Amino acid sequence: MSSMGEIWMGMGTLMGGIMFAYTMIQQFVPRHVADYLSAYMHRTMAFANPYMEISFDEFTGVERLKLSQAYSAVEAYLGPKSSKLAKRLKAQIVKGHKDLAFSMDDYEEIIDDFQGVKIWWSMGKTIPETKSFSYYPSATEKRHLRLKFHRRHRETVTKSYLKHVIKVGKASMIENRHIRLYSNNANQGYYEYKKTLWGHVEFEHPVTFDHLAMDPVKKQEIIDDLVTFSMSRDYYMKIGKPWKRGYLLYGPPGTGKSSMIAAMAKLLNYDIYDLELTAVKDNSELKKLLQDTSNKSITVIEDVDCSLDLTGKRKKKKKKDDKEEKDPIKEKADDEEEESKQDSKVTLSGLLNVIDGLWSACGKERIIVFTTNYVEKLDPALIRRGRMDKHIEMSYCCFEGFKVFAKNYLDLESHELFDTVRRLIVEVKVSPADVAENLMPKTMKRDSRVCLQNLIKTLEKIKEDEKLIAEEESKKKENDGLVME
Ligand SMILES: Nc1ncnc2c1ncn2[C@@H]1O[C@H](COP(=O)(O)OP(=O)(O)OP(=O)(O)O)[C@@H](O)[C@H]1O
Repeated sequence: MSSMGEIWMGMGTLMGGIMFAYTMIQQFVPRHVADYLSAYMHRTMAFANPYMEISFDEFTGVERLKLSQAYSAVEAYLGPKSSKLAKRLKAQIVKGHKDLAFSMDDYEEIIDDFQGVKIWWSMGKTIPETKSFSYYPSATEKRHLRLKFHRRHRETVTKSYLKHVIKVGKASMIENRHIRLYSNNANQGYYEYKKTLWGHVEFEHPVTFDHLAMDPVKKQEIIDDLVTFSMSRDYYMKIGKPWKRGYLLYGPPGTGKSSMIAAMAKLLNYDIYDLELTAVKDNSELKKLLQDTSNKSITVIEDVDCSLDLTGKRKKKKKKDDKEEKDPIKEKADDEEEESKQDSKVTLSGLLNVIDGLWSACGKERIIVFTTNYVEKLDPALIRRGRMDKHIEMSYCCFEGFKVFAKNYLDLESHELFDTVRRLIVEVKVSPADVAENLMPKTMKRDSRVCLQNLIKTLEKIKEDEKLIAEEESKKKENDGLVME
C-alpha cells in the first residue's frame, strides 16, 4: 500500500502535469475555450487545495480610489503582530508617538493564532503591466492583505475571527487617531500616481471652544447641539433621517468662522474636508468627492457665496489685491487658473443634491458647514432649515467675548491696555481678528505698551477707512444728483 507521502508526491506531479498542459493549450485554442478551461482549472485546483483564502484590497469603489475601511482595520490589527513576527518591516513615524510604527513589508507573511486555529497573513500587491518605462510608481499599483486558513476552520474564521480582527483594528485606529484636514485641490500632482480625489495633512490648529470669544450662552448652545448630534444615532434611525447636520456660519470677515470649524472638529474628533467648489469640474465630480468623505467628518464649503451664484454659474472670487500692481507672469497664471475654474459646471441644484440627495443617506455622522460673509446673497433654498439646520451668526464681540480675549492674551495688570481693548471690542466693534492680531504679549513676549500702540493704530486705520468710505459715498450721491438734474 502506498504511504501518505507517496500519494502527495503523485498528486504534485499530476498537478504539475495539468498546469503544463494547460499553459500549452492556452496558446493554441480560441479565447472562449481558454476562458472555459481557465475556470475549470481553478475549480480543479481549489478541489485539491485544502486551504482557503480571503483578500482585503487597499482601495475599493468603482474606480478603486477609495481607501477601504476593512483594509485599514486589518492593517491596524496586524501592526503590533507584524512588529513582533515579521522579518521584513516597513517603519514610519506617527505623530504623537515616541516609537516608530511598524507594518509588514510587501510579500511578507506572518502567522496568527485564534482559538487554536492557525491563520497565515500575507501582504501582496498587484502591479499592472505597463508598456512604457517610468521612474514613478504606477497609479494603479494596489496592495492587498490576504489570509489563508484550512477550510475546516471556515466557520470559525468567517464568523468569529474576522469580527475579532475588525473590532480590535478599529479600536486601535480610534486610539491612534489624529484629525486630518483633507482638501480637494491639494493633491493634483504632476504624476499620475500622485492623483487622488482628496489630499490630506494632519490637522494641527490649536483653537478650541475655550479660545473662542463669543457670547457664552450661544457658545454652550452650539457645543450642546454638536454633542447631542454625535450621540443621536438611535434617534436618526428611529425617525428615518440620514445622520447628518448642516451649519451655516455667517458674519463679517475675521469674526471667527474658520476658528469655529476648527473648534467643532476638535470637540468631536472629526476629520475636516475642505471642499473648494471652484476646483470641482462638474456635479458628478462633486458627488464623487462627497461619496469619498468618511463618516465622522465635517465637510466645509467656505465663502459659499463666492463659489457659486444663484443661477448655478461660476463667479470670480474677488481678489484682495485688485488694486495692487502684479507680476505679469503671475497674473497670466492666475487668469488661466481662474479660466479653468470658470469651466467647471457645478450647479446650485447639484449642490442641493449633495446636501440632501439620495446618496447623502449613505454615510453616518456627517456635518456640512457653509460659511459666508454675505448671508443675504445666498439662495434661500440653499440655506433653508432642514438643509442648514443651524444658522450661527458670528459677529463682533460683546463684553463676555472680550473677557475671553482678556484671558487668552492680556496681561491683566495693565489696566490701560485692558480698557482700550474693552473699548475696541465692545464699543467700536473692531473685528476679533484685528484685535487678536495685535494682542500677543504672552506668546510674542511683546510688552503691553507695544500692544497698546498697535491697537491704537488699528483703531485709527478703521476710522480713516470709515472716513474715506463716507466721503466716497457722499461724492457718489452728489454725482447722481447732478446726473438727475
Ligand atoms: N471669535 C473669535 N474668538 C477668538 N479669536 C478670534 C475670533 N474671531 C477671530 N479670531 C482671531 O482671528 C483670526 C482669524 O479668524 P477666522 O479666520 O476664524 O475668521 P473668519 O470669520 O473665518 O474670517 P474670514 O471671513 O475672513 O474667512 C483667528 O485665527 C483668531 O486668532
